[in-house]
Order: sequence, then structure tokens, then C-alpha cells
Amino acid sequence: MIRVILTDIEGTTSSISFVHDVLFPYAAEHMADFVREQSADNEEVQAQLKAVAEESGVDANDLDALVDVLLTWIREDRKATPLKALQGMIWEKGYRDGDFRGHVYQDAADKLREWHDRGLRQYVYSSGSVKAQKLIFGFSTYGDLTPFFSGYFDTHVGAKREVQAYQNIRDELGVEPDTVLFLSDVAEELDAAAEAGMETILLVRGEVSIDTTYPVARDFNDVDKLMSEID
Ligand SMILES: CSCCC(=O)C(=O)COP(=O)(O)O
Ligand SMILES: [Mg+2]
Repeated sequence: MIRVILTDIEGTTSSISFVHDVLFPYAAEHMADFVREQSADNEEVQAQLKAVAEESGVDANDLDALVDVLLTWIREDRKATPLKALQGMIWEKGYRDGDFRGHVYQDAADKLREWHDRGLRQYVYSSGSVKAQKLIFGFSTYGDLTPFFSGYFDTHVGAKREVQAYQNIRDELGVEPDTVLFLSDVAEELDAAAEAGMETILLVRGEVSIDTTYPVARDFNDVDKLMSEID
């Protein structure tokens, strides 16, 4: 019986376009100024820049080179933990200034509320930092959805295509893995979650035809129906 929902964000609760056409360009536009302004006194920013230097091999004191690395990683959609941490810090200002709101599909917002009220525990697992996750749901187009979540996981537990990451999440949740339903639009992520013993549903939004062995949901209403079949 499913007791825990674990959901991806990009392509699952929220549109890929919002992440790639709004969030990533905003981070790219503000990265240089943010790094230059914050690197003098902000210890969290300094720690992330040190990690960027270690991962890329560039000089930790060369801010221009570090910014170049970060902009390249954004273009490549690299799921590097320090990039994700810095992006979250930059997006906070955008959300607070009202430059954008977090895109969440209506069916996802409705079901997250309903499942929460039904007693399901709900968690997020995304490559975006925990801070970024709280922002997209906290400043969403449907208001503050964070009360519906019991917790958040990012790449600190591991990469989303690695089985170990889901084993780490399972251990942190302290539940039997087959009581956890993982939702994602990426089959390789479902492969890893399934290998860790979790139940899985593939979100395929839009009219894309897909050849897969996973149960396919077009939206969270479909997930709700498929979930009752798992039980
Ligand atoms: C938390 S919203 C921004 C998501 C993000 O930065 C990202 O890279 C999405 O990656 P995912 O692995 O969740 O598809
Ligand atoms: Mg996704």
C-alpha cells in the first residue's frame, strides 16, 4: 500500500519550460553580479565557489573564471551540487521581487493537497537544491504548497539516476520501499528507484507517444487512478 509520494519537479509537477526558459536564464543573467557581491562576506557562497573550483579545476580566487564555469554548467544543464546551491540563492530574489512565480500544474497542486489531506506523506526529490524546491512550491502559481510536503531531497543524497540515492532516501524515510511511489518524467530515474524497491509511475505530459514498461500517467489525476491499482 502506498503511504509515501516522492516526486520529481521538472516535467512532473512543473513544466520543463519554466525551469529552462525562466529559471535558468534568470540565474545566468544574475550569476556574475551575485558572485562578485556575495563572495567577499557570504560564507555559504564562498563554500560553494570553493566546491566549483575543486570540481572544475579552476583557480578558486579567479572569480571571472568561476563565473564562466558556472555559466557553462547552466548551458549544459549540469546537475552540479554547488551550481544548484548558487542558483537557489539567486532565484530567491526573483521569487521575492515577484519577477516570476513557481510553475506547478493545476492537477499536481490539486492532488498534492488532496493526498496530503488523505494522510499520505509527500516528499520532493530534485536536482534543484532543497532551497530551490521550497521556493518553487512556496511561491507557486497556486500559492504556498509547502505545507503539503513532509521533506525534501536534493543531490546531497546522490544523483537521480543512481540506485544508491533512492536507498539513501528510503533509509532516511525509515519505511518499506514498496510503500513509496516515485513520480518522474525520466525513465532512467524510475529504473534506479525501482531497483531500490520503490513503486514508480512515468509522467508523460502532452501528446507524446512513448514505449515503456512503466505505468504511464498524463497528469496527477491519472497517477491517482494508477495508485489505487498498485494498492
Ligand atoms: C527546484 S526547481 C529547479 C530544478 C532544477 O534546477 C533542475 O535542475 C531540475 O533537475 P531535475 O533533476 O529535477 O530534473
Ligand atoms: Mg524531471
